[in-house]
Amino acid sequence: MPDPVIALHAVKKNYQDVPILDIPQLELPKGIYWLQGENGAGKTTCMKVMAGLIPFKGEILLQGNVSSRQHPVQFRRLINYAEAEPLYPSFLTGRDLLELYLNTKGGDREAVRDISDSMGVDIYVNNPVSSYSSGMLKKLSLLLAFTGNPALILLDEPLITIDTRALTVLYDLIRTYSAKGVSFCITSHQALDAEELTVTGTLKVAHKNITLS
Ligand SMILES: Nc1ncnc2c1ncn2[C@@H]1O[C@H](COP(=O)(O)OP(=O)(O)OP(=O)(O)O)[C@@H](O)[C@H]1O
Repeated sequence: MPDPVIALHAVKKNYQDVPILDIPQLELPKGIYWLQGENGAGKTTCMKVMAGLIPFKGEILLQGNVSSRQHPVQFRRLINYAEAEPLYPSFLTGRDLLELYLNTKGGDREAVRDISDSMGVDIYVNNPVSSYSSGMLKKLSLLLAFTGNPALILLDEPLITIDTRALTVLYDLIRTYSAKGVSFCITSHQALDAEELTVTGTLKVAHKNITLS
């Protein structure tokens, strides 16, 4: 059996002394997963933990052998995360951020330019992010999530605030990248469009744990 794209072992996350996540074991084969749960269940926390952005107990392995503990740089190169409500330093332009991501994560510049064009980010990418609307910020964050050569892309509420053109582009991108072997974990309180996307499985966050069905 191929290695899971991500495997969580004895992962625990507290905020101060309040336990939020306690996941003994979770292994996900390659695929597209819809991460569900009530408000406050821990979906965003789980994504931040998976992305290695906040401290946690336990260990996460990507592609079988890239450890969150032992290979943090390689680990972060393999996983991209787009926040539900992205915030960036206001003095930076979208171009500054894009260059930063391309320089640190590498990957195909041409492909990123194409995504920028098709999403309509290219029109405002040279302006400071302080001038962006919430939808413009969201589209930039989604574009950044497709930079580099990730094995797993985490999209936190990607469907909110973006226009229908960007939504169509996003579904298309997820299908295309998935066909190339990239896995996705997507939170959304609204149903993912079954005609646009076939999900591999549903992940439910409840009682601090995550179950796959
Ligand atoms: N920085 C923080 N400090 C303390 N508690 C936090 C922090 N961030 C989140 N929490 C708490 O952790 C729990 C999980 O929050 P999280 O944002 O992960 O939930 P969620 O499932 O993404 O919710 P929603 O669907 O509302 O976005 C909540 O009880 C929240 O109050």
